[in-house]
Amino acid sequence: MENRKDHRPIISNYKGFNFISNVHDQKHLDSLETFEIRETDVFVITYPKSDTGTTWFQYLLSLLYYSNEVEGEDAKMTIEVVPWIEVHMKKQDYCKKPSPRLFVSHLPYNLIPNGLKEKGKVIYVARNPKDVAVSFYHFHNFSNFLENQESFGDFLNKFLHGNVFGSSWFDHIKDWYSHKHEFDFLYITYEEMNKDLRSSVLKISHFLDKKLDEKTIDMIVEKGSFKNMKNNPVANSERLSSEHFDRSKGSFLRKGKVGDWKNLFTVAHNERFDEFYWKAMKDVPLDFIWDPCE
Ligand SMILES: Nc1ncnc2c1ncn2[C@@H]1O[C@H](COP(=O)(O)OS(=O)(=O)O)[C@@H](OP(=O)(O)O)[C@H]1O
Repeated sequence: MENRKDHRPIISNYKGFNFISNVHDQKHLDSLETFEIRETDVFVITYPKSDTGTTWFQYLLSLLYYSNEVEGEDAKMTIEVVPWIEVHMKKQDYCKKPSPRLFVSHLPYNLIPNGLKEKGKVIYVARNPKDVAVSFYHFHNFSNFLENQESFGDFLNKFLHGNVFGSSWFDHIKDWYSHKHEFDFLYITYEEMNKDLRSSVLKISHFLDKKLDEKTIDMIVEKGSFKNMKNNPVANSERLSSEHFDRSKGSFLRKGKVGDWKNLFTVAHNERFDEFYWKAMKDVPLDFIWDPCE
């Protein structure tokens, strides 16, 4: 990953999807269509900032499969254990990675390796898009490889129209959800994980055919809490090179709340959002929790 001072455009479109020029490399993206999938591969797919997706699931999957590697003095960062498939990490050859291989990804349905329809498992993590927009807005100002955003209103317009990294939240979820039957697929939301992490860990481990004893479940739930992850350098991504982030402006684990959008949305933002949302999602059988009291 290079710093954005190299003057390339920040966003570049590849086959209809917006990537980050300094982070995603076209040759690597080209190789993904035919990337060979194994039976034991697990892919966690999210739109950016839906997290779990990423930061949360990277840690949960690390604990589920490779807890020794993320503990102790030589602990690896979770990004090394559960990398983004679409990011070419220089020291890693994903083809040679031992099984089971775990990946996170923001890729849209049409760019995912073809072989995943035959083998492997997919977990799609969704989050209510008002909280996604707010988290994403803060992330733009925190990271040095995305454009700073002055006004939330302007950012919201870009988000609604898909003029951001990750393109349209609406297209991402609709495409994945409408093709879910093509995969061994689990759909889970940020909100349900936030409300009841224990039940979510059980749901995830059941889907992954992992039998866990009570002690292990307790350990994962305890370590995977927002508070513990925020203070854990292995899980909070703070070891990632500081030139890529302005630590005075935020962190990966920012608030970790459901309903934070209410602190930033004006009534006008909310009306604009709702109108857009209901048009785009009218035929989609998905509900979101927008408020922690729901
Ligand atoms: N353990 C835990 N509990 C609750 N919330 C958590 C947790 N881990 C990550 N998060 C929240 O997830 C948001 C970041 O999303 P991503 O990791 O997908 O971001 S990214 O796309 O990979 O940059 C970001 O949301 P916001 O706090 O709303 O910005 C993180 O705080």
